[in-house]
Amino acid sequence: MAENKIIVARFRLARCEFMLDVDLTLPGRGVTALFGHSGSGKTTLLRCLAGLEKDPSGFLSVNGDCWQDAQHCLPTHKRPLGYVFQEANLFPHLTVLGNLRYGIQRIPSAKVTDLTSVIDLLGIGHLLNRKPERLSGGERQRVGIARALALNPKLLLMDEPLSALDVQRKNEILPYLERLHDELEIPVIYVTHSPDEVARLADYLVVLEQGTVLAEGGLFNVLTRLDLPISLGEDVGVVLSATIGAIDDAWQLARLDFAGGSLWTRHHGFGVGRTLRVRVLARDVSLAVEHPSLSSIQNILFGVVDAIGDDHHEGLALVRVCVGESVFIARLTKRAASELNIQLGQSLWLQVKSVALLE
Ligand SMILES: Nc1ncnc2c1ncn2[C@@H]1O[C@H](COP(=O)(O)OP(=O)(O)OP(=O)(O)O)[C@@H](O)[C@H]1O
Repeated sequence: MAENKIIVARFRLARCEFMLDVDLTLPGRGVTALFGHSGSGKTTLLRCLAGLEKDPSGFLSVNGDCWQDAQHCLPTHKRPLGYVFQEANLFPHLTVLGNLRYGIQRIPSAKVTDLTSVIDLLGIGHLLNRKPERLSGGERQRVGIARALALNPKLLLMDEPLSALDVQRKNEILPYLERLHDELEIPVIYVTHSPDEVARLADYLVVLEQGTVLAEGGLFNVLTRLDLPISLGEDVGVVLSATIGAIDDAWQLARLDFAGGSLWTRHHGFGVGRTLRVRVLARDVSLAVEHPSLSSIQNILFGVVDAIGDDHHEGLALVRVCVGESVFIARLTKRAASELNIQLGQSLWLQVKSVALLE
């Protein structure tokens, strides 16, 4: 990571039966997801970053600015951060615009960002004169995010911003979060329980367990570790970066080219050249020692086994396979792994049943 464009966070915070003990160096731009079971300490860590939890021995610097060390600790209201909660908590008596302006009026104008760009980014221009009671849950959350960004923060903290929304509202708001991911220059720390949100939004992933860091690293690397899938359960899988390489109009299929191969999927209307994230779940990948020439599954890739691990279910195994520079994980029964005599270094064929495009 470039010098200074990082967040360094060290906290040791003891509570009755819980201890947060983390020493993290996170990217200074992009989305870092804090992921872990309930009670693993995600919100506590976010509150430490915001200065809402006091750890006198803590240390925090954000892109070269020291917010906390042994000598001083910036109080929360002096930290240039935005905090987005599960519910937006807008002022009910103010319009959307009034809510956006409320925080701004309280800080020197020099620090305020251009409201128009924030309104555009979150797509709320048509809602400015409405009161919160006339907004859907997803719209309220978009206004809450815009309000946090209006203060031109140097760090955006988001604590499960989608968890109070139903699936339809989540799907409505996710494209806006993806835009934040692409367009914001500041780092975002994003707490979530959802593997789907991690796959869509995160660049960097921190997995917490009982207050400590179980794993951290770039999304693509952490997701392919076979010693962690317990945290992901049914959602074990990989995320690849792919480009639409061709469209087969006759069959309405699109070819996704990734480092090491390509996969065909249904055509979703994206043009050739568009780069997307692609998620392939381990349960959708099967293995064969010979080329399965007669199969309804048309995505067949050649790869080499580079790790074998246990799944959270005792009867299942996870096999990591390198396909060129990319990595896939297959989930199969231990009996199948034994009958196929799967070994490290073995060459074999992968059949990929399903691919999810994450945009
Ligand atoms: N004010 C408090 N006093 C004492 N213990 C607390 C307090 N707040 C939280 N805890 C404990 O600290 C631990 C971590 O809680 P935290 O809310 O950070 O977890 P989390 O990973 O965010 O959980 P969730 O996903 O359920 O929101 C839990 O064991 C919780 O019971």
